[in-house]
Amino acid sequence: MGKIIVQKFGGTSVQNHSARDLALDHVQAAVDQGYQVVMVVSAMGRKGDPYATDSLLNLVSENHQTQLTAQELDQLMATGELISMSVMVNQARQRKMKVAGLTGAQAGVITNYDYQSALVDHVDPKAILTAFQTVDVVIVAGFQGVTTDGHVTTLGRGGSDTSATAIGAALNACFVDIFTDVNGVMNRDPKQDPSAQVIPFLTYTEMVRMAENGAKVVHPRAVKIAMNAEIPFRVRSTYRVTEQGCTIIGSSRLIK
Ligand SMILES: Nc1ncnc2c1ncn2[C@@H]1O[C@H](COP(=O)(O)OP(=O)(O)O)[C@@H](O)[C@H]1O
Ligand SMILES: N[C@@H](CC(=O)OP(=O)(O)O)C(=O)O
Repeated sequence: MGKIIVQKFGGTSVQNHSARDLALDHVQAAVDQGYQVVMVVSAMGRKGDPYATDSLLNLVSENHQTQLTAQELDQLMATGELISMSVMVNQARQRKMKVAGLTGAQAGVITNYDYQSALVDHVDPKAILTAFQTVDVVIVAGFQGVTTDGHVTTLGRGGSDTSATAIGAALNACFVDIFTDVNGVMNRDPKQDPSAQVIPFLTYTEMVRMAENGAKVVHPRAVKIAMNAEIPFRVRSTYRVTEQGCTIIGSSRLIK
């Protein structure tokens, strides 16, 4: 078994063919460096895009009311990432990449029953490791898991980050890369303040604090999982290949 890394791509990074090609360029670059890659994908696009999470929710809610149970709602919400995973597998194979695709359940993401905000209990990495015997890249539908008796769950909005670090922790990955539509974690939301600057290094604790205070670029649960497993992770731009992004590790003092 080679060195494993996890690369997660958010909704805007998989929203159309050209964005997905850039995402696959990052994955191919890692494969060329000798890594086996778990590629975690979110649903394609944002509100208004046909298969984005908010668009799926819109299909069954009127005035913010739905007739679906919490369990049924998670079955619907999880489909956005299933579509995204299948489309990505297809596009990767068009490029002759050796890939396999897995749902969250197939990837062994086991959760509790807290629908819409389920906690990951553990990840059983067996299926991913088996797939790596024949492929370089395993593409996993983010944001979702399964209860021990087979009910589909979702991990809370922005929860594909949690999929990525939980899978990274279970595989003892070398690191996890969260690819997104900004250049890294910044001192402020760049959409509110265009003069915001990338913070090159953060400790897990600093990142948890920022995420809990609303820096939605990474889900706080994802950071805590990485912290407990001591897996370094980076937040990087899908679009700006040369940007270093923000690295989140144990102690900023270790970095010169
Ligand atoms: N401190 C911050 N640093 C970087 N981005 C931030 C911060 N606070 C909020 N954001 C917002 O987070 C967004 C990225 O998160 P998200 O929309 O969930 O992306 P993705 O679809 O890649 O998961 C950015 O577009 C940015 O507007
Ligand atoms: N698609 C889900 C999960 C997710 O993590 O999305 P993104 O990576 O695009 O924030 C959501 O919109 O909440």
